[in-house]
Amino acid sequence: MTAALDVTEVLADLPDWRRADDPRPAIARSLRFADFNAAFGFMTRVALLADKADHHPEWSNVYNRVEVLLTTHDAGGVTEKDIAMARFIDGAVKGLVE
Ligand SMILES: C[C@H](O)[C@H](O)[C@H]1CNC2=NC(N)=NC(=O)C2=N1
Repeated sequence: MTAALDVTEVLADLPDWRRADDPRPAIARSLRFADFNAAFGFMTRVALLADKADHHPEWSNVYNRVEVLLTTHDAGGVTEKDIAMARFIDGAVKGLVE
């Protein structure tokens, strides 16, 4: 069981992320892409990683916008798995989002 981390410390290294507006310890990022195609292409890339990592985001998509929330259900908080996925997302969207 991976240990839950201190969200404040996690966010110190993830400047594009914020504490999620959620009763659980979680981090969030709002993404706006050029269009739906770009947004869904991003979601497809993350989905493939999520399935491979067995670690899945909680997210929503409206046209060119994607809201992402990361937390580890098994740990009841934010873990290294969430940090790794956040870093993957940051890399995947570089140059693609406003
Ligand atoms: C059995 C358990 O649901 C699986 O090991 C995975 C699936 N994807 C998951 N995703 C997230 N965010 N947290 C989990 O604890 C998690 N567990």
